[in-house]
Amino acid sequence: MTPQQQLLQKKQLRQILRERRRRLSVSEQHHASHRLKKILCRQHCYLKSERIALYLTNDGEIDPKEITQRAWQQGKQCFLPVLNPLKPGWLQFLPWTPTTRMKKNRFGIPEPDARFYQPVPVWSLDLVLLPLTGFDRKSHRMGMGGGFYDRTFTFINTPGCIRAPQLIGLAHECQRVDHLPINSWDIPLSGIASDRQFYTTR
Ligand SMILES: Nc1nc2c(c(=O)[nH]1)N(C=O)[C@@H](CNc1ccc(C(=O)N[C@@H](CCC(=O)O)C(=O)O)cc1)CN2
Ligand SMILES: Nc1ncnc2c1ncn2[C@@H]1O[C@H](COP(=O)(O)OP(=O)(O)OP(=O)(O)O)[C@@H](O)[C@H]1O
Repeated sequence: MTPQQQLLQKKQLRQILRERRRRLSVSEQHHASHRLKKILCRQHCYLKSERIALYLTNDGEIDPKEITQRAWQQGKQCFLPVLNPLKPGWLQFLPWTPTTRMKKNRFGIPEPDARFYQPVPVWSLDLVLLPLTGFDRKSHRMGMGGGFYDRTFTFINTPGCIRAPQLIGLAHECQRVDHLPINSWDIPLSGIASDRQFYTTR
């Protein structure tokens, strides 16, 4: 298969998987969010983390809202991704509390208003929970196709990196496929939490 054919295949698969998660009913989404919290919040990676990046659900993504509520209750610090205005294609992470002033980004997703809050260094996060469109049992992840998370976390693979967050994808079980096409720029995740199971690579 040529690289062009591979890209097309990935694009088609992304469309199919996005359609799958968008078809879930409000009640299915609610139950999935609840089961996800029960599965994730007993994992060591969550329990030991004080600084956690989450996301605000979009386009049928599994909703980490119950995890956020639990994390706030437990006094953990939460952060949200914000499109970096100075580095197109990159993310920044800003603090997020129930009173944070928000602003919609160009995709219509609310993010903390960067006029009022400072980004934190990405290496200072303990755990990053990533949205995804597809995953496989080896914790390979496919996102929305912007490469935002891939770019922002490539530093994890560079020699001399001494501190980095653990990356865990969050997914509906219906987003799992047998095998995802892997690209050289894909960042390795240490696991995927779905509404059914915790998949770990190490
Ligand atoms: N909830 C959530 N927040 C996130 C991400 C995400 O995937 N999910 N991101 C992860 O990277 C970043 C934003 N990236 C995104 C990339 C594409 C689209 C999207 O809906 N694309 C439309 C086209 C919209 C347009 O071009 O205006 C599409 O593909 O249909 C949304 C977010 C940061 N925040
Ligand atoms: N580290 C990187 N440096 C430069 N370009 C990158 C990097 N990572 C990804 N890209 C580019 O981003 C584009 C989208 O990549 P990909 O389809 O893997 O995104 P994704 O993982 O689905 O998106 P996201 O990470 O935003 O959820 C690709 O064309 C790729 O060339």
